[in-house]
Amino acid sequence: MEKIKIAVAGPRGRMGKEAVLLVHNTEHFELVAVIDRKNDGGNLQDVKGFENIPAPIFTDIKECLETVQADVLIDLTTPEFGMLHTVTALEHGVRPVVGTTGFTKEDLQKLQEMCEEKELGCIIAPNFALGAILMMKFSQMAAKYFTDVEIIEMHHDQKLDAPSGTAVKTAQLIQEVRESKQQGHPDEKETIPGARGANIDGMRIHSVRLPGLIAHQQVMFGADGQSLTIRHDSYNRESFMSGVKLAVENIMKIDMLVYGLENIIE
Ligand SMILES: NC(=O)C1=CN([C@@H]2O[C@H](COP(=O)(O)OP(=O)(O)OC[C@H]3O[C@@H](n4cnc5c(N)ncnc54)[C@H](OP(=O)(O)O)[C@@H]3O)[C@@H](O)[C@H]2O)C=CC1
Ligand SMILES: O=C(O)C1=N[C@H](C(=O)O)C[C@H](O)C1
Repeated sequence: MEKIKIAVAGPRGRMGKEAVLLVHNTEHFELVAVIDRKNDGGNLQDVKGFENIPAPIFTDIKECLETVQADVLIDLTTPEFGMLHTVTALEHGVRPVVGTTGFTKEDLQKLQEMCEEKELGCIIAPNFALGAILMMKFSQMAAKYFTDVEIIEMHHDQKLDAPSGTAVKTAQLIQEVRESKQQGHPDEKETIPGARGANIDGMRIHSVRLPGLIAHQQVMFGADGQSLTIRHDSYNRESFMSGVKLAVENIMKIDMLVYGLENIIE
């Protein structure tokens, strides 16, 4: 089997580090470059923690993709650079697998148009953990029957975006089946702004940030005399890697934008 040539953006990050290890340790994957805003022109094997993993380091994505031949770009950075990296990859015929969260509706629209025009696959996965995909799917199933729902996402305190990409995606999946409604009392007032959380179509999202947490979400449904809670916990970042592997393997077979791994998991 021919190896899939992969560039990883954000290799020193919490997720990027795991992704570099995944690529390095997977027989049919080959790490051809990393995109890092430090160590430009150097080699990854000279960076602490990556001693036996050779790969040229580039700061500029364009220079990277014009110098090395890559099939796939894995991006785990920030929304601003993630979008730049994704657009540049598509422009260079490289398929992006994006775990970076915080992309806007307009970003997704632009990427969808680019994928159609270039007939190239791009996967944007707000969550790569299989259990989180199931949590979202089960929540969508439950929302058909329970229209009152609040999403509580809980993450480590170094997370930059709120609400999490997973919470937004969960709300969007629920929105597809839930009868639109404004929840809570029609006259409710926040005496402290933000007390009721973010509002998507009347559903509320609450974001908790605490040291010690990794990535957790519970979706709470309420009805007369009963409640249903669907919860997922990631206790480490390895939990995301089987999803990253699946996305890289699948992206070679698709020619459009896929937003959410639930679209490629049977
Ligand atoms: N889809 C999923 O399943 C998951 C998604 N995520 C998402 O992945 C993203 C990264 O998360 P996490 O690893 O925790 O974050 P980190 O802050 O640990 O890592 C982000 C990395 O991106 C680097 N970076 C920032 N700007 C650039 C740039 N211009 N070029 C190259 N690298 C850059 C940072 O460099 P520096 O160190 O210099 O700041 C840092 O190393 C977030 O958006 C997060 O929400 C996280 C977990 C799971
Ligand atoms: O930043 C994180 O850590 C995570 N980000 C993703 C998100 O925003 O949903 C996925 C997971 O929750 C971990």
